Amino acid sequence: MATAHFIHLHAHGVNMVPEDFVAQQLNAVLSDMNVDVVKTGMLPSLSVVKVLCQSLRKFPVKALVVDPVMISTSGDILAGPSVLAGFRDELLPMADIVTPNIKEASVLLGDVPMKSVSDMRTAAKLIHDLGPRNVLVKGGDLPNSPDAIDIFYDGKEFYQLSSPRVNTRNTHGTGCTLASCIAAELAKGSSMLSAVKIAKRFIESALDYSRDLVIGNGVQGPFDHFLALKNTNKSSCRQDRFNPSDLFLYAVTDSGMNRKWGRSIAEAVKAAVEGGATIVQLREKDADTRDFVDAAKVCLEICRSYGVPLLINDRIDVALASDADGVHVGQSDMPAHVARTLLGPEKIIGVSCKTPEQAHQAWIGGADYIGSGGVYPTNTKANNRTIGLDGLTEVCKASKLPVVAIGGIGMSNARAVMELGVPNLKGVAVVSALFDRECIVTETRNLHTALSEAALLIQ
Ligand SMILES: Cc1ncc(COP(=O)(O)OP(=O)(O)O)c(N)n1
Ligand SMILES: Cc1nc(C(=O)O)sc1CCOP(=O)(O)O
Repeated sequence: MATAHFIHLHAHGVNMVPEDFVAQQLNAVLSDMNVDVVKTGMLPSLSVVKVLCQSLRKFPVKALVVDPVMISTSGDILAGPSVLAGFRDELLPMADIVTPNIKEASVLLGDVPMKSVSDMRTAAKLIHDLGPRNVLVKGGDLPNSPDAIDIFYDGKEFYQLSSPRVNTRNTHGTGCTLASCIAAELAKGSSMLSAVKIAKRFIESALDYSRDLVIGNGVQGPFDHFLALKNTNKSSCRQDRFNPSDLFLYAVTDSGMNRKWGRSIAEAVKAAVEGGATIVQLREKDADTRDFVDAAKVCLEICRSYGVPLLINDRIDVALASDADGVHVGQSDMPAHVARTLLGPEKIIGVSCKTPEQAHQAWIGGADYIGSGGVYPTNTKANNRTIGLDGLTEVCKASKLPVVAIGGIGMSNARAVMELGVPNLKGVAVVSALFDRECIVTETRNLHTALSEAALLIQ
């Protein structure tokens, strides 16, 4: 399987070496190292900004994270007017996300006042008009605010992300770390909103963890980035909302099959998670709404006890009513961005995609993963177009989101799917090979073993 990388460009001394040397080094890294994500930090001159943009045009990456380092939290000016022009005219139009603090947002917009959350929203929209796909205006320095409020804008929706303000002097480098964390999460396959939320949560935990550290004599100190290695109190770090590796063995239920074998939905789900399913979807096409909500609540309890996410097929209302972990929607269901608005940033959203264009739209819409198929012909879904291993490969290569393969997959061919080893392919989703069988636990266990063996081969 391809390795995802991100590089962090933070170029204090770069203006002291010749431009063509910087270009040569950058091009070498971008062309040779299979870089998925680039994150920029301090860029000291306009010529470095131009060199970077040229390299990125020559060797495009999946995502560009721009931390427009111009003014530090302590108020120090870190970049001059020519760099500002370079950011505005060249770098921002290429960026997938830009992460200014309120002082940087103000400077980018010609010194507009930034005194309130409403000013931050206006600034996020205006910066979005400069060309980046997403904007995160960081409000850590907003006066008179008890919380650290950031505004995320994706060109359609605003998300107000709040965390408790941590009272500490150890805030040096928080902006830089936040953008790096976003880049790392994107490289791991998260959607943009999910990456931002995970990064913000990391900063909150790291600041809290190192609030009382005393290092150096400056006004500010650094915070401790290694809390994940040192912190043994797991309960103080909340669980990530969605982990792409959950897609490894995705069990999708079918009411007809359960009826045929005389099982309740809950019995089928319990057997699947016992056998090792890593995520479950309730695909109950003919259930009454009330029965569906009741069954979802019972299944949610079972899944939670195994730490496995539970998603609902198509029905946003059922997901909301049962507080399930998310939904899976198809191309003719509720659009992903509407589902996201209805469900909020915490829930998982999967979208069925047969083409790279659909995969791109799913990403823009704020989805977390893509279900792609039919990989093989299936009897479970009528009139389903088969895209084959080639179609799956095409979607996976183009996708910025993790992908799970679906359609006609079972013991006879699951290895072949996993062994494709294409980027972003995280697992297989299965209906009949688990639920149209006598013993769901055994079938799930066997499939899990087969997938694990295949995954070992491609590591
Ligand atoms: C994981 C996963 N991938 C694809 C689908 C298909 O969803 P959809 O296109 O909405 O079709 P129906 O399932 O509604 O028939 C899925 N359910 N799960
Ligand atoms: C629900 C579904 N969606 C598909 C798609 O191609 O998007 S194929 C499919 C049915 C998968 O069932 P089985 O594992 O029994 O083949």
